[in-house]
Amino acid sequence: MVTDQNSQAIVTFEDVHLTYDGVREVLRGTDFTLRPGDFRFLTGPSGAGKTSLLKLIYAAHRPTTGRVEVFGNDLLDMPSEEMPKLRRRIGVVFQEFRLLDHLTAFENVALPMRVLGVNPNSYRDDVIELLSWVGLAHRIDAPPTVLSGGEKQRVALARALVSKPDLILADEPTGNVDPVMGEKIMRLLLELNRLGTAIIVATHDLGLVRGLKQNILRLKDGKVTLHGPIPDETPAREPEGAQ
Ligand SMILES: Nc1ncnc2c1ncn2[C@@H]1O[C@H](COP(=O)(O)OP(=O)(O)OP(=O)(O)O)[C@@H](O)[C@H]1O
Repeated sequence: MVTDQNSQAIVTFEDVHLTYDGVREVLRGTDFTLRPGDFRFLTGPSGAGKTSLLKLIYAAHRPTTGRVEVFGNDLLDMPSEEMPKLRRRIGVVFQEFRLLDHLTAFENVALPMRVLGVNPNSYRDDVIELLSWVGLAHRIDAPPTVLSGGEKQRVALARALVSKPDLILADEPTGNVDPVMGEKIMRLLLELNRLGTAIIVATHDLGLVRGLKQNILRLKDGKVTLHGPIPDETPAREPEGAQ
């Protein structure tokens, strides 16, 4: 295990508990800190609570008890009308993608900029470049309804990146794409991180984690521990339900 020692956190979890429906205890005293420029894989078996933890950071859920601080805001004290402002600083790729079916791929990717009220002329090229980068130049005018799961995932990724957020939360961002595209997506995320964006990538695919030499937040029994990069000889996938 390694320790976090920089100053000024982007995300702080202090003794965070999350229980669904009063019975399903997913987080049981989770503590960790994310600093500017950090890249972390979030690993743990299926059902460990990785998505739940990302949703807490995005303020899509509130903790049952404990402190979640994002960009210096304690989410328990934060009025809900201020949440959108906080969320605009975060790019998210959740498993359900949340694309709008009545918009084209281009319009979905452009949406965060439109919401910010930015002049379309200033981001049109960025949107096209991002969609080209994720291999969707030919699908720019297609609505999500006619896209494959992997294509939707790549639109969601482009949308998460377009506003150059301070923090990116990616939940299994390579889960629906082939290994070549998966590697390309990871290289893009690592490059963004190198330019200063803090990133958390949740995955239970250790094949993705291995070789990329990034620190790991391991979620186990509702608690998080920070670990150094996984050595190359580790098996590619965690066994289902492994602790
Ligand atoms: N909104 C919800 N209401 C009730 N239970 C939930 C809810 N969301 C998740 N859960 C439960 O909480 C547990 C953790 O789910 P979560 O999706 O956070 O795990 P995960 O580690 O991301 O899993 P996976 O790797 O399979 O995506 C699971 O048992 C799940 O069924």
